[in-house]
Amino acid sequence: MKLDNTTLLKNKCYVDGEWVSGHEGKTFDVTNPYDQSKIIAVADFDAQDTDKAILAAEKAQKEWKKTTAGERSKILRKWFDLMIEHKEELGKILTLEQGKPLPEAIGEIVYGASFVEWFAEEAKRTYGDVIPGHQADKRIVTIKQPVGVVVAITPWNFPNAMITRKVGPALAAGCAIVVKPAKYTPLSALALGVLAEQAGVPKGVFNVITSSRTSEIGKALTESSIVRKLSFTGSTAVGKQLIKACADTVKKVSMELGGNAPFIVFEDADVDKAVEGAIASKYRNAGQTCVCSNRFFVHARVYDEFTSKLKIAVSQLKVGNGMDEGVQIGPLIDQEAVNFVQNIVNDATEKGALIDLGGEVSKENKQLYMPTILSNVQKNMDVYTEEIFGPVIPIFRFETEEEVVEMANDTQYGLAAYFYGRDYQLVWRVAEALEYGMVGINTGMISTTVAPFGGIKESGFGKEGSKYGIDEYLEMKYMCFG
Ligand SMILES: NC(=O)C1=CN([C@@H]2O[C@H](COP(=O)(O)OP(=O)(O)OC[C@H]3O[C@@H](n4cnc5c(N)ncnc54)[C@H](OP(=O)(O)O)[C@@H]3O)[C@@H](O)[C@H]2O)C=CC1
Ligand SMILES: O=C(O)CCCC(=O)O
Repeated sequence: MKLDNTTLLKNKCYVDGEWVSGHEGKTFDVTNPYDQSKIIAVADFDAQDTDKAILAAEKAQKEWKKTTAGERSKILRKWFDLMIEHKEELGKILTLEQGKPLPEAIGEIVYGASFVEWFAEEAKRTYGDVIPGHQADKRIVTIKQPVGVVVAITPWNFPNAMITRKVGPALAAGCAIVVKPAKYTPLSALALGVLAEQAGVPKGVFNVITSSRTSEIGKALTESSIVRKLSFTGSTAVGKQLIKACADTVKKVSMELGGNAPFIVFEDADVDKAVEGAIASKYRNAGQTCVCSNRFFVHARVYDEFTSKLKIAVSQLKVGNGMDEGVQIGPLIDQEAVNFVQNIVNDATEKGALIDLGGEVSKENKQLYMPTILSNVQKNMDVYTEEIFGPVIPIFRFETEEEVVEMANDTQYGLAAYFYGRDYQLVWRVAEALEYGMVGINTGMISTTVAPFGGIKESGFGKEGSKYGIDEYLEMKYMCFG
């Protein structure tokens, strides 16, 4: 599948308002995960090129922070309009490099753009306080100021939205930013650069650097004393390394890391709705999201009804090339991801789990993993502890509320959790008892611009979206007037 003539497909980095190659002129290939065909080769930056991008951001930030919130808001609003105007083209680029079905990719563009629109408004509401003084001759005032130069390191599973929900609030707050997208999906990030330019984002305020030299770039970004803030979305393992790397320069840090979401179906749940929610929360992006349900706990009384209805629904999902009409589940990102999912399934079956559906790679394409349901699943299996990041539903049977809450919380992660039930006292008890940053109650879809997205425990810290998201890019200053 080829892209139509589009001005949004770029192969150079966007630095200081210019499209540039690295000083060595090296490139790396971006490929389609469905068939490994090459889409284009993009610039392969090194540390020296990265330092230039940081300096450009530093220079630009000095002027950007002086603009009024209204001025920044107008530019962001223009950027949002352009994203929506180009959502089909942006969606195609996203599907080609990432694999998710085209309607889902276009949905991501709309979701991603919504952060830019939201923070265009929030820019105007970064209020401070006037605090009654502690002495008769003192007056106390707080103001909020941009944190400075920001770096965003983003993953391949949401090549657009994970960028916009960092860049939107950063720019709104008056910060300049350097974005380092995942090496698998740099094209969606570069396309945002084209539209930023058209929207009038000043040179150097938004920079995109692409590279296959991950740790070299990571080092340059985290060691720089110019960079005052790092916002990261990705795995917990890498997040921990980045937190350590930012310690020497004491950067402000936000971490949106892995999850191990429980999905609980209580005995009084609306089972049809729970099946619908299970599909929505599990199969978005073929199971490759950090908020995807990972472990399914079903009360013994509704176990048979839930599993049989779920099996019918899952067996109807269409797997294939994300560019083809009607496809609901695209390829996994790479061969390693397919092997990882297969190993998790093998571990479960070797320990006694039963495959109710799927459990194998598609016969047509080695990147497609068939939607899978595992039953008779136990706590000693990897599916209980590991973030699967693939289309596998492992189902545990439970008897009591106490037992299921304990199992749900029995993980180092604390990002998203879901449950279905009707008794309002149980609903409140369980919602409060779950040790997670986000809880979906009788819904499998919790992601929205207006709510604070973020985890606790080893799923990270900091909130994205909502009225709180902009605070991650602001410092509060207290002024005491004598
Ligand atoms: N919470 C979430 O949203 C996500 C969780 N994951 C989890 O992580 C697993 C692995 O996925 P993966 O994409 O490799 O996630 P990573 O955490 O490895 O990658 C996320 C981003 O961090 C970058 N990165 C990786 N290592 C370093 C480093 N040492 N210094 C600086 N930047 C670095 C990557 O760059 P590059 O692309 O160049 O490697 C990418 O831009 C998944 O299977 C899943 O379990 C993955 C993605 C998102
Ligand atoms: O997987 C992620 O990286 C975040 C999920 C995207 C969202 O729901 O906002």
